[in-house]
Amino acid sequence: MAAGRFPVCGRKTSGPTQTVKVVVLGQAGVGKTAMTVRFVTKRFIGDYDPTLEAIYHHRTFIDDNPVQFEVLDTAGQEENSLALEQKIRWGDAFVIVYSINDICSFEEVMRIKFLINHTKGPNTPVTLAGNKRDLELDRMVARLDGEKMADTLGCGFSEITTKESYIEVARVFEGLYARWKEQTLTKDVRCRSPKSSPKLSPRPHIRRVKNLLKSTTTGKHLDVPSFGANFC
Ligand SMILES: Nc1nc2c(ncn2[C@@H]2O[C@H](COP(=O)(O)OP(=O)(O)OP(=O)(O)O)[C@@H](O)[C@H]2O)c(=O)[nH]1
Repeated sequence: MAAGRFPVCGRKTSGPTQTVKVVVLGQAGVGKTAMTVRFVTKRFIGDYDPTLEAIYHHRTFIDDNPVQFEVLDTAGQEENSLALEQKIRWGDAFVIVYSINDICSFEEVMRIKFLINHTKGPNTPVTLAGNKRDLELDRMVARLDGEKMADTLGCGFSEITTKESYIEVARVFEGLYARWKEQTLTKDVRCRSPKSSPKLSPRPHIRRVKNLLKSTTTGKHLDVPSFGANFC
């Protein structure tokens, strides 16, 4: 059995599978593909075709609930905003990746977040990931600046090294899932509450993921040669 693949049968689950569509965004070369593949397969693979754009399917368990991640790994975002908006429209939740040794990739974060706000609204679940933490000697973006940026933009934040840590990568997706779930439940509560009622039900508590290493990976991989044809 390949690393990271576990049998699903016999596992106690509560509730139906939830599907969350995640779009991974960021400047070219920051490690979007490496991070996505790490999450899905637990492996770090050094180099990828930079033009490849793909959706990865990854089934896992979070707090014993089955979750299906559909992760769109985009090519670098040096393209025009319209093409980017089209991809953003597809997603429910977003990871914006920059590289801690590349200040330009950090400056790109604001533009991408602005586009997400514009396309999906300001309360869309987003997390910021400062990748390549292992390249400390080449650091150009202080951790504190990453944290401040995330605070300003209302995103989650973590610094990660895709190269050296699967757990750090998994936590990016765990955290994003928690944000997405919170948003979804909040929306549901708002929809169900009659306008005349002054009080909303208390927001359900979102528990942290206990152990994503227990996750189940299907790792099905679908190459997408032309984005427009698949996501409109
Ligand atoms: N040192 C180090 N290198 C990394 C890390 N993550 C990715 N890389 C390397 O960074 C380079 C770019 O990684 P990709 O995953 O292709 O980057 P990308 O953002 O998908 O690039 P595009 O497809 O061009 O948009 C590769 O050589 C990776 O091996 C990391 O955490 N540390």
